[in-house]
Amino acid sequence: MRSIGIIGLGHVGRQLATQLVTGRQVDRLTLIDQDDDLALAIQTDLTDLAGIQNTYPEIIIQDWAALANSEIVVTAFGKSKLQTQTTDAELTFNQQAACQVADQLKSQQFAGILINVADPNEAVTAYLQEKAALPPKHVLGVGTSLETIHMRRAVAHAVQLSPANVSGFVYGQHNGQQVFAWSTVKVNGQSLDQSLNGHHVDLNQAKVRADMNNWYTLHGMHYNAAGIAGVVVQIIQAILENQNLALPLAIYQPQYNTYVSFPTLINRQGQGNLLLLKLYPVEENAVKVAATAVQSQLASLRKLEGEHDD
Ligand SMILES: NC(=O)c1ccc[n+]([C@@H]2O[C@H](COP(=O)([O-])OP(=O)(O)OC[C@H]3O[C@@H](n4cnc5c(N)ncnc54)[C@H](O)[C@@H]3O)[C@@H](O)[C@H]2O)c1
Repeated sequence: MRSIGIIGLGHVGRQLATQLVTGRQVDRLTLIDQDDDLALAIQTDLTDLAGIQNTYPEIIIQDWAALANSEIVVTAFGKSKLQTQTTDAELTFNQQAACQVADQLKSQQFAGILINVADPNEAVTAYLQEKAALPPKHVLGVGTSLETIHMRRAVAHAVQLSPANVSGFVYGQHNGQQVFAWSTVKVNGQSLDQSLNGHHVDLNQAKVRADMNNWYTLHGMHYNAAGIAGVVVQIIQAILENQNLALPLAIYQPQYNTYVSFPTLINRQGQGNLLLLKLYPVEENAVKVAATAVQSQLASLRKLEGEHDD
C-alpha cells in the first residue's frame, strides 16, 4: 500500500496531491494544514477528481496519527509570499512551523522517509532531521533539483537538443549559493568544451538563461508549484520503486558536516550512496561556501528556537 502524507497544502502541497491522484500513484493520502477549511476543500476537490478517474484512494485529513504508518511524508508548510520580502523572512516563519511538525512526527513515532520542500531548503531539512530525531538518510530536501532542471534545459537550448540528452548537476544551496558544476555536465556523454551538435556552449549565457527560467515563474505567479511538485513525485517513485536514481537533493554530507545540495542515489532506504564526481577546484570551494551558508542558517534556526524558549 502506497501511503503518503503531505503537511502544508498551499500552492505546492495541493499541486503535489493533485499530481499523485492524477497519476494514480497513491493508495492512502493523508493531508494536513493549519487551516481546517482548506484541508476539507482539498479533500473534497480531490475526491471529485478521483471519482471522475474511477480511482478511489483513501484521502484522510487533519489526522496526525494517520501519518504514523505512512511510508513517506512530504513537508510543504510555509508562507511563500514572504520570499518576496527579505531572504530570511521565511526562515523565521518556518522555524516555528518546523518545530510544530517535527514534534508531531516524533510523538506519532513516524519512521518513514521525510521529503522537505519548505525553504530555506537545506537548513530547514537539517533542522527537521534534528528536531524529529530521524536518521539523516531518511530526511531529504528537494535542494537544487529545480536549478538542475533549469540548467539542463539551458544547455539543451544552446546545443539545439532535447534536455533528455543533458546530464549533470547544480550543487550547493537552493535559492542561495548555487554551484553550477559544469565539470559534471555532459551532452550525450560529451563534455561542454567540445563542439556539440555543431554548437559551443557559452557558460555565462547558459547560466543567465537557467536563472531566467526561475525568474519567469516567480515574476508571473510569485511562487512555483508544478515543477517542484513533479520533482517530489520523481523522488517518491525513486523511493517506492527502489530505483537508485541520482538526484541533486539536500542531504547530510559528512565531508561538510552539514546538509547541502549534492547528487545522491535515492532508493528504498531514502538516501543511498553519494555520487562523488570529480569537481573543478573552484567548484569544490564553492560547495564549501554553500555548506558554510547552510550552517549559518541552521544556527539562526536554533537561535530563534532559543529566543522562543526564553
Ligand atoms: N525548494 C524549492 O525548490 C521550493 C519550491 C517552491 C516552494 N518552496 C517552499 O515550499 C514551501 C511551500 O510553498 P507554497 O508556495 O506551497 O507556500 P504557501 O504559502 O502557498 O502554503 C504553505 C501552506 O503551509 C501551511 N502551514 C503553515 N504552517 C503550518 C504548520 N505549522 N502546520 C501545517 N501547515 C502549515 C499554510 O496554512 C499554507 O497552506 C515554502 O517554504 C516555499 O518557499 C520551495
